[in-house]
This record gives sequence, structure tokens and C-alpha cells, in this order.
Amino acid sequence: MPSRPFPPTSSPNFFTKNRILFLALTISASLVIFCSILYLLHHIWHFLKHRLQTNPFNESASLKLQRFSYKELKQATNGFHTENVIGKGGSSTVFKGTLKDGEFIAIKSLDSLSLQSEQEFQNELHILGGLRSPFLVTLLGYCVEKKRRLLVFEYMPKRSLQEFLFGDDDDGSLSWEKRFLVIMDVARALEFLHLGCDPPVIHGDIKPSNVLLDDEYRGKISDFGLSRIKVEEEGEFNDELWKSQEFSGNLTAESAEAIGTPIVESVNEVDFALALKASSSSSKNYSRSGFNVRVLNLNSLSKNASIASENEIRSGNTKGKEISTLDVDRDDEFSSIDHSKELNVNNASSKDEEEKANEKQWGKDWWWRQDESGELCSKDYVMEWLGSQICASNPDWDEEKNNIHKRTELEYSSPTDKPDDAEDNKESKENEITSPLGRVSPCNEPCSTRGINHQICSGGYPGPRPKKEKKNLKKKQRKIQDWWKEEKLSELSKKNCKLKILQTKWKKGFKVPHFELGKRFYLCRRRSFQRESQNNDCDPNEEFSFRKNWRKTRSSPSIGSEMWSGDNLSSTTSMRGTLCYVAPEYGGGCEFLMEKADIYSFGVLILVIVSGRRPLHVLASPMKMEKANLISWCRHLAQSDNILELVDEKLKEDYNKEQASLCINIALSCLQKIPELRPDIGDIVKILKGDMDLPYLPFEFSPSPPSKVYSRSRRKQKIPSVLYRSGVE
Ligand SMILES: Nc1ncnc2c1ncn2[C@@H]1O[C@H](COP(=O)(O)OP(=O)(O)OP(=O)(O)O)[C@@H](O)[C@H]1O
Repeated sequence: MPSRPFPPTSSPNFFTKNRILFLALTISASLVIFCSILYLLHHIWHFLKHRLQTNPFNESASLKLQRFSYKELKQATNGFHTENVIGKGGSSTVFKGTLKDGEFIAIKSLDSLSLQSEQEFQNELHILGGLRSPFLVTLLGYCVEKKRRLLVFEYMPKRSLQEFLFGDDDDGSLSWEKRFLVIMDVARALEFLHLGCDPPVIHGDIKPSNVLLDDEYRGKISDFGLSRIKVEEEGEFNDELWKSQEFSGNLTAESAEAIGTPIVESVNEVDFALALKASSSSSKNYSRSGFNVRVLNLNSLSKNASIASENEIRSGNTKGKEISTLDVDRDDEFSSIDHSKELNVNNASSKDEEEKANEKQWGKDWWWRQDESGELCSKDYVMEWLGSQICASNPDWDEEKNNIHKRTELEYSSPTDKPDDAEDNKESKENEITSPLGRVSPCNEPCSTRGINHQICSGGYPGPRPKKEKKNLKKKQRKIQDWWKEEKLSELSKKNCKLKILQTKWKKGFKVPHFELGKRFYLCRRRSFQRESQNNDCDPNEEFSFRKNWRKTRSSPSIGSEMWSGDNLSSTTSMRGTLCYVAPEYGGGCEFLMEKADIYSFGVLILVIVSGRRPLHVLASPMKMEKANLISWCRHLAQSDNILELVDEKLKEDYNKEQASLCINIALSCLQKIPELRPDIGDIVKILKGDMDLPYLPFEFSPSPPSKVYSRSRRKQKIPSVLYRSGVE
């Protein structure tokens, strides 16, 4: 039997094909595995690298914040007793508390719940809550119960630098050494925020009242209500993310969870339009509709507003009510919350509260005032500010008052001289030779809080004032106003003209209904503000903050700077920070708070610390006018090679001249108008430590011609290591 042929199942061709296929599969599989491993390794490396950069937001485990109950905090502060009040911010009251274990704490309690205060609360909670540094005030915990929002901080026994520099209880203990250390501490704090954190954190409101002092007068930065996390994507800012942070004040839910802090449910999604709308709204009128920004548009805004304003007109109450644009769909949770009552703050009568609310309310008009009103001009702000400053206690002013007092006494002592005549004669004589500021005479009249129209305060001239004298006084005040206007504000007016032209162009080009609305609100608010200002007494403890506008603090006002040049008063849609400390570019429409804006504020802070003066200091004597604006005075001194004249007179000769001039020079370089030219904080710290040379200052700050500037000997100065905080270096 012939054998059957073996079926040709495996030809050499078949084997080769299979082998090739197998090889190809193996190679591609191993390639995929290899690439995945590479990808994984890259990610691990990236993650580790960033972790090593002390990324505060990833160190979740160690940063769990303690959640306090309201009851616990109430006990710690003896029922939030007024005796325990240690500070007052624009939107919160700070109490000293004692925990059961005897530890002192500072409890910051929101006075009322508005979008803005909620946003700042969230900011502090999520940004500061995720940071740990010996140069930052430690956030220990929080309390969120219904409408109550409280933050618990480590207690800083020496309170704020502001109180120390300008407070009544100045015992002169802020020696040069301490001042220098505080400058160093703030620089280190900013170094941590800008360079030690990834992503960097921008504080956004560096000023003396936000620098707290510990037992040894070492400075720590506080108040992260305006701070921002800088998010940079492929070299460009991520607009969306930035804005969402800017206006919602929230990190994402995940990141919040990561640092163990709560997201307060209602404010998760808020955008620019809402923030603007809400920034001119009061907590009392806050509505749920405001939270859903996605449905907001200009039409709904104007519609809501017109309904609201109609209601207001009907009820005859137009005071402080732009907010009522949001009156539709009122949300109980966020409607009228009177925190102070709950907190047992006894001294706030309902009337007072209303006034306070109105006052804050006025402050929230900033955006409308900026963007819309035809009447808006920087001059207004300057005049308003001047009004309050003239009331402020001021050594130079006091000096001048004493002189005037002496003069007046002399005049009165002569039996032949009638007081009124004497005053008149004096006025006509002095009129010829000096500006009205030189002839300011004191009064006992109450001062209105804002506006140059108010009386000039003095504590040293007792007794009732004859009618004629009052008239004279008014005359003088009017002259003072005119003089200020002529001398200092013409430049501002020019800028305002430009601004108005721009606004007109804008209006012509785009007829958007809500502009008119804004104007109506502004005018309405302005009227109510004027009424308020007529009634208010002068409070020297005011500060102009762009987030709160005029606000009361326990300490004296800190204000001034570039306002004479108008730089700080340019129009912007979302100005935040504190006047005179805020960088000029931030007022120019730049929406991003950059590190260099912090550097600018730091420059102002240095000058304030070194000089013991506020950035804008209205002085009685025209001879001292040049000193009114700390920054321009400093620039003038630099030009005349005399910067040490800026050093606080209280220090007499008891200070380190090299350190002082180093600080002033650093400040000058921080105050350069072009942000890019300002040094970064890493360099500043190195310069302060003496590890790096001071960069060349621009020609405008130099007393010498350019050639000399460049041949100027560079100072290399070693600061004794004892100056640095142990364990930190
Ligand atoms: N941890 C603290 N220890 C001691 N005093 C504090 C502390 N925190 C705040 N203060 C005091 O309370 C004052 C107001 O605090 P803070 O500026 O934080 O309130 P705020 O409402 O955020 O003010 P702002 O209007 O600047 O936002 C401070 O100037 C300081 O005197």
C-alpha cells in the first residue's frame, strides 16, 4: 500500500512568516513596555523633583488643620468678649483666646458673610493653610458652622508692625536692629512664597499691618486674603485657572482635601462678572442667583439691577443698594448675617452697625467708581484721603500745631489785639508769602471722615470758637483745597482727562446697558457716601484698601506714595491691595498679581520701616512738603546723595548706616516702575545677607552722571550671622 503523502502543513515559508510575526510582536511589546517604564520613571522623577522643592500643597499629611467648634472658640474668648478684641480688619475682628491647655491663640472672625469676605476666608484657609514657614503666621485651624467663619492662628504677642511703628503705645523699642531683622524676615517670607513654593504664591497685600511681631519682635507675614497661587502653563499664564482662583478664592476640591481644609459649598463657582457684581453688593442682599455665574450675562445683570433699583426707589431706600442687583432669589444661607450679634460684640448698636455696613458698602463701589462714573477722578480719592490724613496724628503736624498755638496765645495775650482782627491781619500777611497749608489753625470741630471739606482737627485748642473765627477757618480750608489742587493735582487731572476720553470712546463704541446702570449706582452711592461723610467724625485710624476702601483699623493709617504722580490711580477693573503699597502696573489693567508686585510693596514697606513714616504723610508746613510722599522724597534724597536723611529721627544716630543705606537702595530698586527691572526676592535676600552686590540703580536715583554711576564702588557687606534666625539659615 502506498504510503499517503505527509500533508504540507509547515512549509519553510510558513515558519519564516510566523517567526517574523512573533519577532515583530515581541519587539513592539517590549518597546511599549520600555516606553511605559520610561514614562513612569519620568513622572516619578518629576514628582520627586517638585516634592523636593517643598511643595506646600502636596504635604497633605502634615498639614491637616484642626477643626474647632464654635463653642470651643467661644469658651476660649470668654464669649467673644470685647476685652479680648486685639485687632480689627476690614471685614473681620480678631480676638485673643486661650485654649484649654493654656495655649494662646488669635481668632479671626468674619464680621459678616459676603462673597468677598468668604473669598478671603477661603483664600487664607487654602493657601496659608497649606504653608508652613517660620516667616509666616501659622494657621492652626478653622471653624465653619452655618454662617460662622473663623480662623485660628498662632498668637503674635507684639501684634502688627503698623501698631508698633505708628501706634500710641510706641515705647521706642523698635531699634534699628529690630527694624533690620523685620525687613530681613519679610524678605525671607517672600523668598519662601515666591521661590520656595511650587507653584509660587503671591501675597498681594504686603504692608505693615500684615506683618505681625512675635515675642522677640521677629516679623511674620499674615493676612493671605488677597494672596494668589501663580499658575503658569507652558510659559504662559493659565487665564482660566488664575481667574477662577482670583474670584472664587478656591483651590480645587481635591487640593483642598489634600490639605485637609473644607470647601465652603456655596462659593465653588464664581467668575469675574459675578465677582464684580458681588463686589458692589452687601451681604444683606446676597442671593443664590449670584453663585451660578454660568447663567449670568449683562442682560440679566441689568435686568436684575433695574428690578432692584425700582424696589429701592419704591421703598425710598437707595442707600448702599447697588447690591440689590442680586436681590432676586434671595438665599437664606447667605442673606443678612449679623455675626457681631452672635459674637456678643456688645457695643454695636443697630444704628452703628448699619452705619458700618454702609461704610463698608461704600468701599465696595470701587469698581463702579473706576469704570463708569463720568465724575470719577483720581483727584476725588486724593482729596478724600487728604481729608482723613489731616486728622491723623502726625508729629510734624503736631509741631506745627504747637507753633500755631503759641502764636495764637501770643496774639491773645496782647490786650489791644482782638482775636479776630489778629487772625485776619495774620492771614492777609501770610497770604502773600506762604501757601495756605502753612497757616492751618487748629479747631475743635468734628471732622468728616472723608473729603477735604472737613475741618482740620486739633486736640490742643480748647474752648468754643467765635463765629467769625469759624468763617475764617472755612476760608482757610478752602484755600488749602485750592492750593493742593493747584500744586499737586494738575497732573492727575491731565491723566483723568485721558481716562475720560478713553471712557467716552469706549462708551461710544460699545453701548452696553449696564454701563448706565453702573453710573446710576455710582451716583446713588456717591450721594449716600456724601451724606455719610457729612455725619461721620474724623477717624485717623483709616486705611485705604482697594478691597475694602476706607476701613478702620486699630492702628493708624498707612497710605500714600505715587498718588501725586497719579500712577497708582489709573483706571482698572479689579484693583486689589492697599493704596500706596500696590504696584503701579497693577493699577494699569494687569490682571495678574505677579511676584514683582509683591516686590514693589516690599520696597514701600522697607522705606516705611526705615523712616518710621507712612508712605503718604501730609505735613502742615510747606517747608516739609517734599517729605509728604515718602517715595518721591526718597528719590530726591538719592539724587542729592543724601538717603540717610530718610532714617527715622527717633533713632537719632543709633543705627547702622551701612545697613540703612543698603535697605534704602534696595527699596529704590524695588520701586522701579518697570516690574522687570525690580530685583527678584532671591537676589534681595542675598543682598541683605551681604552675599551679593547691590545692583546698579537707575540713573534717576543717582546723584552722579552715568559714568560715575558705573564706576561707583560696589559695597559688599557681610551681615553678622547672628542677625539671622537660628535654624532657618
Ligand atoms: N495672629 C495674630 N496675633 C496677634 N494679633 C493679630 C493676629 N492676627 C491679627 N492680629 C491683629 O488684628 C489686626 C487685623 O488683622 P487682619 O489684618 O488679619 O484682619 P483683616 O480683616 O484680614 O484685615 P485686612 O483688612 O487687612 O484684610 C492686625 O493688624 C493685628 O493687630
